[in-house]
Amino acid sequence: MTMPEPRTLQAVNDLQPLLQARRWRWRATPFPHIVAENVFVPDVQEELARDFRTLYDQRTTAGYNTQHDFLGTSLISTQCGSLEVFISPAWYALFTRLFGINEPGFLTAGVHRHRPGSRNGFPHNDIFPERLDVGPGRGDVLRFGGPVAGKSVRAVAILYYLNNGPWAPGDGGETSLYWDWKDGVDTPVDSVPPRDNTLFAFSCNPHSYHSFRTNRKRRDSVISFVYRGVDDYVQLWGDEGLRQYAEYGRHHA
Ligand SMILES: O=C(O)CCC(=O)C(=O)O
Ligand SMILES: [Fe+2]
Repeated sequence: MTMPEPRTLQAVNDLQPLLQARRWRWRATPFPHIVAENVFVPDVQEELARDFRTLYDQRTTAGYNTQHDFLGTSLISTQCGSLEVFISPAWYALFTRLFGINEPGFLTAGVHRHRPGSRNGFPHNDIFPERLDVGPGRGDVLRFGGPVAGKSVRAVAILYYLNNGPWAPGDGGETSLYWDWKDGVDTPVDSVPPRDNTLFAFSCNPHSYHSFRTNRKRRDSVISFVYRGVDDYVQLWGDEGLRQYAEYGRHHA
């Protein structure tokens, strides 16, 4: 596989020259989250979309995820062109500061393609324990700070929508937000349309219920996750989210 050399994003130490709009909206309902439009400057936006397409054109390993009905693969450092920004220390620093997450922790990212007619997801909160590791030769998990004892959970989820072209109501592919996991997927509290160069980020906690919505047009996104150790999570949130996962087993996504 030959990825183009990143032109704009040589090594991402500083996000400032890459970002366009500086007004990111905080919303409190139904759980704290950020929606930002026009996130990257136009050159970078184009480069990200081009390198996203290259991954799908060239990579035969973009696997089908049966549970969530998308084609996807993990981003691997130095093998994803400009998409490296989503697994950069600067990206980790931005979102850990915004959401007040402590080290040690991890960062991972992946590309998702929902083909037209992909089915609805289901409300889930992204809390489930995983064992993450940074073995030799692995470029898909970045660790910050010392080792994490035991398992980790997602601390921040960041969705960035790209390569979709114009979006209009009815096209679907939104990420919807809910009060509760029992809410019907078609009756959300709010929805984020997958407009190109838009970002949706939230800290993961027992209440961060969200779901992919069925789409009529292809919907492409890059998703990145900041992780924290389970102990750090439990100090803040108690074991509620973990219990929900254990009891209902449907919070994994
Ligand atoms: O793609 C989306 O809109 C949501 C994805 C999601 O919830 C996940 O991957 O955990
Ligand atoms: Fe999720």
